[in-house]
Amino acid sequence: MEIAVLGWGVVGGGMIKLIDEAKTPLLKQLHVKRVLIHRPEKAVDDRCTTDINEILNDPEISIVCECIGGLEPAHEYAKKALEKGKHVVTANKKMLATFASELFDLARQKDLTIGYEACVGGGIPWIANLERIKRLEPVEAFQGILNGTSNYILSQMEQKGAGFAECLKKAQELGYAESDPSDDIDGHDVCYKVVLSALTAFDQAVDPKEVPTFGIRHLTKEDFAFAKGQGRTIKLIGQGRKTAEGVSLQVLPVMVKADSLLGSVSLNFNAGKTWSKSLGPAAFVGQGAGSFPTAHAAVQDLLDILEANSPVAAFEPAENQAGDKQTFYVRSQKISVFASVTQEKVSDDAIVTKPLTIDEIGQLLKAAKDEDLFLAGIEDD
Ligand SMILES: NC(=O)C1=CN([C@@H]2O[C@H](COP(=O)(O)OP(=O)(O)OC[C@H]3O[C@@H](n4cnc5c(N)ncnc54)[C@H](OP(=O)(O)O)[C@@H]3O)[C@@H](O)[C@H]2O)C=CC1
Ligand SMILES: N[C@@H](CC=O)C(=O)O
Repeated sequence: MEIAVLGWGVVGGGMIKLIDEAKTPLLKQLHVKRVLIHRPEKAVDDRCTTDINEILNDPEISIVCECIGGLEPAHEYAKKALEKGKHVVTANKKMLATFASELFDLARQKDLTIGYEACVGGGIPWIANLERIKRLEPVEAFQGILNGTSNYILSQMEQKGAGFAECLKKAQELGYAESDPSDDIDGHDVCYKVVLSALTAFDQAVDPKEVPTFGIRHLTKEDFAFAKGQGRTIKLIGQGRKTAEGVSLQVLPVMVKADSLLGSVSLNFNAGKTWSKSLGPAAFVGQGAGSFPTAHAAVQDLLDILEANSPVAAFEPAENQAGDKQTFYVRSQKISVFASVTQEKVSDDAIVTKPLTIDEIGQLLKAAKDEDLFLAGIEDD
């Protein structure tokens, strides 16, 4: 399947690398035919073009991946791609949240897909999981840390006592921040993500301008000191809830318990929680920003489109391979059976073994014939 990538930046570049490297048979079926750039001097190879029409008018290109960012011309290109019968995959939550109704209506009319997993939560399969829950029962609510840049700033300020400006600069260097980082620190980026999450979870399209949105721009070390005194830390949280009347969305810094799931998410990581009746609370954690995590999510969207048009993959028979050697804790009334592999004696009936394969320890367990034996692997430090 031939695809085009618009923008060879942090996310577009990550996608191109993952697809060019093609580490799985499925991925080998994707090919980046064209890459749209806007500065000719930045052409990396002969796939690069500065002319969007070369992409839009190419009947071989089935999917356009929009990784330019911003509202225009990203919106114009996504719309034209759909009009030309091409699926669209995008990482651009600002554009998609702003033009959601128009673009999804167009995609529906044309029986095309808009893949937007990369728009929310970076590499976390967040949209996919909202969809999976929703096909079984209503999603009642969601809540999460959905911006890598602000979480990076907050966790570095708290853990290292670093200053706001230096943390933001570092997040920009690491490729986490938006081209205008105000969107990250003023909460707008989370707002777009909350709108797209609500659209997925609740089938309701809220105008981003309607969502109460507060950011972390004015946060100081004193605020952290207060939170710490309460056993809390500060996280920028986006949330959505289905109500009797419709939906309720908001973006706000929250003082969460320091030892809670959200309280312990640091650096560029994001975490999203969902609530639904039979599943109850569920949580999804992973890198929320950065080239390869985000590219991973966008390429997953491409593969979903590809697989929808492919036969189910055949399985190859395979034998299970012994894993790496590891040390084991063994407690047994027949502990003498383990004498030759003992690294440390714990008690009269318990030892820690030397590094062994799982098959080697399995042989000894058989030899011991002790039904009450307890075995545990010991995780490396
Ligand atoms: N970075 C991240 O971790 C994540 C980013 N996103 C989203 O992905 C999108 C892209 O972000 P990111 O990759 O970080 O941004 P970058 O700035 O790294 O990449 C954008 C690229 O698009 C190019 N570009 C800009 N305008 C045009 C145009 N008119 N025609 C062709 N190329 C153009 C830029 O070129 P030049 O540099 O020469 O101007 C740049 O190479 C954004 O919507 C962002 O919100 C989503 C999740 C995570
Ligand atoms: N700027 C965003 C990029 C990913 O969506 C962030 O920091 O989360």
